Amino acid sequence: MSELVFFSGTMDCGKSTLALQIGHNRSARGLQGVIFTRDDRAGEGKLSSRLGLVTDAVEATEGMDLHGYLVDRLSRGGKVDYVIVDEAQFLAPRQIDQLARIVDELRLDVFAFGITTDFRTKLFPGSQRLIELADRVEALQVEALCWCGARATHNARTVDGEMVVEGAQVVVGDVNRRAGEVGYEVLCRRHHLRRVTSATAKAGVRSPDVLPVQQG
Ligand SMILES: Nc1ncnc2c1ncn2[C@@H]1O[C@H](COP(=O)(O)OP(=O)(O)O)[C@@H](O)[C@H]1O
Ligand SMILES: Cc1cn([C@H]2C[C@H](O)[C@@H](COP(=O)(O)O)O2)c(=O)[nH]c1=O
Repeated sequence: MSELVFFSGTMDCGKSTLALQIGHNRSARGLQGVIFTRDDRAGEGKLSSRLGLVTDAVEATEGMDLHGYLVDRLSRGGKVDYVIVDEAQFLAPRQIDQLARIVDELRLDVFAFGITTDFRTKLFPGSQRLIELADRVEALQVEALCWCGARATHNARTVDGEMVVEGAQVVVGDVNRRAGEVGYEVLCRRHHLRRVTSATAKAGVRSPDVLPVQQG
């Protein structure tokens, strides 16, 4: 039975590495996959891991019909045994519905990888739809850690090491950014809600503020 599986976690917890491993193990047995990604840090049409591995992928652009792409490829005689989707949080909800149709109608396994929540702890629309539709949601075994040693569960956006809570939902970036650059840091919920990053903890700054809560 084919499945739609959502491997979710914080940034930097090994999602892309696992995506590459799943692809490698299947291709080592002669299976052929289609790898979709969107806005990978390594550039268009790439799936990259911080361990240094990178592979070519199909850029899932805004508005692209992922189910239609597969149908087209199969009808031209292409062999497709499974589908991998990295940075799945960036996909539109209707593209997640297309992934479900790939599983149900084309009977292919779809392995989707992505972060669940943004820097304000809000669900990405693509991740929300994945949680709604996936056969399974899997947390990665290797946990990322907050600076305090607790399991990191949330992603903070930082500028000069300080957490920011205003801005666009999507800003492609990485952890460990240089001064002046927008970066990210994974934190436990306690420190995310209190806005205590590793830099502000070191500086002894404690903010009692919590994230702004929007009503309605
Ligand atoms: N130099 C290193 N040695 C060992 N592991 C590393 C190294 N650099 C990164 N990693 C591992 O890679 C993980 C990040 O992998 P990646 O697949 O890029 O994450 P994600 O896609 O979840 O953001 C880190 O959590 C860490 O476990
Ligand atoms: C929290 C958060 C992250 N992003 C971006 C930053 C990265 O480009 C990706 C996550 O990639 P990773 O392989 O999981 O590290 O998402 C964003 O655009 N908005 C956010 O709020």
